[in-house]
Amino acid sequence: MDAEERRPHQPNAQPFLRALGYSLRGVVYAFHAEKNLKRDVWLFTLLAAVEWCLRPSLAQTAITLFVSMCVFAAELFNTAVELAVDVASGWKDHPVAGMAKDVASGAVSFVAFGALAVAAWLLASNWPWHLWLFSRRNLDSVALVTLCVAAVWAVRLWPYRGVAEIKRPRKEGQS
Ligand SMILES: Nc1ncnc2c1ncn2[C@@H]1O[C@H](COP(=O)(O)OP(=O)(O)OP(=O)(O)O)[C@@H](O)[C@H]1O
Repeated sequence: MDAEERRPHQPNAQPFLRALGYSLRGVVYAFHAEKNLKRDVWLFTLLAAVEWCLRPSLAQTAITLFVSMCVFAAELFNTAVELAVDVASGWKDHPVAGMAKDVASGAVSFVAFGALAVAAWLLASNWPWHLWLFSRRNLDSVALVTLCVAAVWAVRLWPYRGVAEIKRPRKEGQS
Protein backbone atom coordinates (compact mmCIF):
# COMPACT_ATOMS: atom_id res chain seq x y z
CA MET A 1 0.00 0.00 0.00
CA ASP A 2 1.53 3.35 -1.00
CA ALA A 3 1.47 6.62 0.93
CA GLU A 4 -1.48 8.04 -1.05
CA GLU A 5 -3.63 4.99 -0.27
CA ARG A 6 -2.78 5.32 3.42
CA ARG A 7 -3.78 9.00 3.42
CA PRO A 8 -6.72 9.01 1.04
CA HIS A 9 -8.61 12.19 1.99
CA GLN A 10 -8.38 15.88 1.16
CA PRO A 11 -4.92 16.03 -0.45
CA ASN A 12 -5.28 19.81 -1.00
CA ALA A 13 -6.76 20.71 2.37
CA GLN A 14 -5.00 22.83 4.99
CA PRO A 15 -2.82 20.67 7.28
CA PHE A 16 -5.06 21.45 10.25
CA LEU A 17 -8.24 20.51 8.37
CA ARG A 18 -6.56 17.42 6.96
CA ALA A 19 -5.54 16.31 10.47
CA LEU A 20 -9.10 16.98 11.65
CA GLY A 21 -10.42 14.81 8.80
CA TYR A 22 -8.12 11.94 9.77
CA SER A 23 -9.17 12.19 13.44
CA LEU A 24 -12.84 12.20 12.46
CA ARG A 25 -12.25 9.14 10.26
CA GLY A 26 -10.70 7.26 13.20
CA VAL A 27 -13.39 8.28 15.64
CA VAL A 28 -16.22 7.40 13.22
CA TYR A 29 -14.61 4.00 12.61
CA ALA A 30 -14.31 3.30 16.35
CA PHE A 31 -17.90 4.39 17.09
CA HIS A 32 -19.06 2.23 14.19
CA ALA A 33 -17.07 -0.89 15.10
CA GLU A 34 -16.59 -1.00 18.89
CA LYS A 35 -19.46 -2.37 20.95
CA ASN A 36 -18.09 -0.69 24.09
CA LEU A 37 -18.26 2.73 22.46
CA LYS A 38 -21.79 2.08 21.22
CA ARG A 39 -22.78 1.20 24.80
CA ASP A 40 -21.00 4.31 26.11
CA VAL A 41 -23.02 6.51 23.75
CA TRP A 42 -26.22 5.21 25.40
CA LEU A 43 -24.76 5.67 28.90
CA PHE A 44 -23.78 9.23 27.97
CA THR A 45 -27.33 9.86 26.73
CA LEU A 46 -28.65 8.55 30.05
CA LEU A 47 -26.33 10.96 31.91
CA ALA A 48 -27.62 13.80 29.73
CA ALA A 49 -31.23 12.84 30.55
CA VAL A 50 -30.37 12.93 34.26
CA GLU A 51 -28.81 16.38 33.83
CA TRP A 52 -31.80 17.65 31.84
CA CYS A 53 -33.97 16.62 34.80
CA LEU A 54 -31.76 17.58 37.76
CA ARG A 55 -30.30 20.77 36.24
CA PRO A 56 -26.93 20.85 38.08
CA SER A 57 -24.83 24.02 38.00
CA LEU A 58 -22.77 24.88 34.93
CA ALA A 59 -19.52 23.96 36.73
CA GLN A 60 -20.87 20.58 37.77
CA THR A 61 -22.19 19.94 34.28
CA ALA A 62 -18.83 20.86 32.74
CA ILE A 63 -17.00 18.47 35.09
CA THR A 64 -19.33 15.55 34.29
CA LEU A 65 -19.04 16.24 30.57
CA PHE A 66 -15.25 16.40 30.78
CA VAL A 67 -15.13 13.07 32.63
CA SER A 68 -17.47 11.53 30.03
CA MET A 69 -15.15 12.72 27.27
CA CYS A 70 -12.25 11.10 29.17
CA VAL A 71 -14.13 7.78 29.09
CA PHE A 72 -14.65 8.11 25.32
CA ALA A 73 -10.98 9.03 24.90
CA ALA A 74 -9.86 6.01 26.95
CA GLU A 75 -12.02 3.71 24.80
CA LEU A 76 -10.55 5.27 21.66
CA PHE A 77 -6.99 4.73 22.93
CA ASN A 78 -7.95 1.14 23.79
CA THR A 79 -9.27 0.62 20.27
CA ALA A 80 -6.08 2.08 18.80
CA VAL A 81 -3.95 -0.24 20.96
CA GLU A 82 -6.05 -3.27 19.92
CA LEU A 83 -5.66 -2.40 16.22
CA ALA A 84 -1.93 -1.78 16.54
CA VAL A 85 -1.41 -4.99 18.50
CA ASP A 86 -3.42 -7.02 15.97
CA VAL A 87 -1.35 -5.66 13.09
CA ALA A 88 1.95 -6.08 14.96
CA SER A 89 1.12 -9.66 15.95
CA GLY A 90 -0.28 -10.52 12.52
CA TRP A 91 -3.54 -11.58 14.25
CA LYS A 92 -1.64 -14.45 15.86
CA ASP A 93 -1.78 -15.27 19.55
CA HIS A 94 1.18 -14.08 21.58
CA PRO A 95 1.34 -13.60 25.37
CA VAL A 96 2.78 -10.09 25.02
CA ALA A 97 0.05 -9.13 22.52
CA GLY A 98 -2.58 -10.38 24.95
CA MET A 99 -0.98 -8.52 27.86
CA ALA A 100 -0.82 -5.28 25.87
CA LYS A 101 -4.57 -5.51 25.26
CA ASP A 102 -5.25 -6.38 28.89
CA VAL A 103 -3.23 -3.37 30.09
CA ALA A 104 -5.09 -1.06 27.69
CA SER A 105 -8.44 -2.39 28.84
CA GLY A 106 -7.30 -1.98 32.48
CA ALA A 107 -6.69 1.69 31.74
CA VAL A 108 -10.29 2.03 30.53
CA SER A 109 -11.53 0.43 33.76
CA PHE A 110 -9.65 3.04 35.84
CA VAL A 111 -11.27 5.92 33.97
CA ALA A 112 -14.67 4.22 34.13
CA PHE A 113 -14.41 3.85 37.94
CA GLY A 114 -13.49 7.54 38.20
CA ALA A 115 -16.52 8.39 36.07
CA LEU A 116 -18.78 6.33 38.36
CA ALA A 117 -17.45 8.28 41.35
CA VAL A 118 -18.22 11.57 39.60
CA ALA A 119 -21.73 10.33 38.69
CA ALA A 120 -22.30 9.44 42.36
CA TRP A 121 -21.11 12.92 43.37
CA LEU A 122 -23.51 14.51 40.85
CA LEU A 123 -26.48 12.55 42.19
CA ALA A 124 -25.57 12.98 45.89
CA SER A 125 -24.88 16.71 45.70
CA ASN A 126 -28.22 17.39 44.01
CA TRP A 127 -30.22 15.53 46.62
CA PRO A 128 -33.20 15.87 47.18
CA TRP A 129 -33.91 15.41 43.48
CA HIS A 130 -36.41 17.70 41.76
CA LEU A 131 -37.76 17.31 38.26
CA TRP A 132 -36.69 20.57 36.59
CA LEU A 133 -37.24 19.22 33.05
CA PHE A 134 -39.72 21.89 31.94
CA SER A 135 -38.25 24.80 33.89
CA ARG A 136 -35.80 27.55 32.93
CA ARG A 137 -33.34 26.60 35.68
CA ASN A 138 -29.63 26.52 34.62
CA LEU A 139 -30.39 26.82 30.92
CA ASP A 140 -26.68 27.25 30.19
CA SER A 141 -26.08 23.73 31.54
CA VAL A 142 -28.89 22.37 29.37
CA ALA A 143 -27.41 24.02 26.30
CA LEU A 144 -23.97 22.57 27.00
CA VAL A 145 -25.30 19.05 27.60
CA THR A 146 -27.51 19.19 24.51
CA LEU A 147 -24.59 20.34 22.36
CA CYS A 148 -22.37 17.49 23.58
CA VAL A 149 -25.05 14.82 23.14
CA ALA A 150 -25.77 16.09 19.63
CA ALA A 151 -22.04 15.99 18.78
CA VAL A 152 -21.62 12.45 20.12
CA TRP A 153 -24.69 11.17 18.24
CA ALA A 154 -23.53 12.93 15.06
CA VAL A 155 -20.28 10.97 15.23
CA ARG A 156 -22.12 7.75 16.14
CA LEU A 157 -24.55 8.05 13.19
CA TRP A 158 -22.05 9.42 10.67
CA PRO A 159 -21.84 6.85 7.85
CA TYR A 160 -18.59 4.89 8.00
CA ARG A 161 -16.98 4.71 4.60
CA GLY A 162 -13.84 2.76 5.42
CA VAL A 163 -11.40 1.81 2.72
CA ALA A 164 -11.75 -1.75 4.03
CA GLU A 165 -13.58 -3.48 6.84
CA ILE A 166 -11.08 -3.95 9.67
CA LYS A 167 -11.69 -7.20 11.46
CA ARG A 168 -9.77 -10.03 12.93
CA PRO A 169 -9.72 -13.03 10.56
CA ARG A 170 -11.89 -15.81 11.97
CA LYS A 171 -10.12 -18.76 13.44
CA GLU A 172 -11.16 -22.24 12.36
CA GLY A 173 -14.34 -23.34 14.13
CA GLN A 174 -15.44 -19.76 14.93
CA SER A 175 -18.76 -18.62 13.48
N1 LIG B 1 -3.01 -11.65 19.76
C1 LIG B 1 -3.38 -12.07 20.98
N2 LIG B 1 -2.60 -12.91 21.68
C2 LIG B 1 -2.95 -13.34 22.90
N3 LIG B 1 -4.09 -12.96 23.55
C3 LIG B 1 -4.91 -12.13 22.90
C4 LIG B 1 -4.61 -11.64 21.59
N4 LIG B 1 -5.61 -10.82 21.20
C5 LIG B 1 -6.47 -10.81 22.23
N5 LIG B 1 -6.07 -11.56 23.24
C6 LIG B 1 -6.77 -11.75 24.55
O1 LIG B 1 -8.17 -11.71 24.35
C7 LIG B 1 -8.73 -10.59 25.04
C8 LIG B 1 -9.82 -9.98 24.18
O2 LIG B 1 -9.19 -9.47 23.02
P1 LIG B 1 -10.02 -8.87 21.79
O3 LIG B 1 -9.08 -8.40 20.76
O4 LIG B 1 -11.07 -9.85 21.40
O5 LIG B 1 -10.64 -7.65 22.47
P2 LIG B 1 -12.15 -7.31 22.63
O6 LIG B 1 -12.91 -8.46 23.22
O7 LIG B 1 -12.60 -6.71 21.36
O8 LIG B 1 -11.90 -6.23 23.76
P3 LIG B 1 -12.74 -4.96 24.04
O9 LIG B 1 -14.01 -5.53 24.61
O10 LIG B 1 -11.91 -4.19 25.03
O11 LIG B 1 -12.90 -4.27 22.72
C9 LIG B 1 -7.55 -9.66 25.29
O12 LIG B 1 -7.80 -8.83 26.41
C10 LIG B 1 -6.41 -10.62 25.49
O13 LIG B 1 -6.40 -11.13 26.82
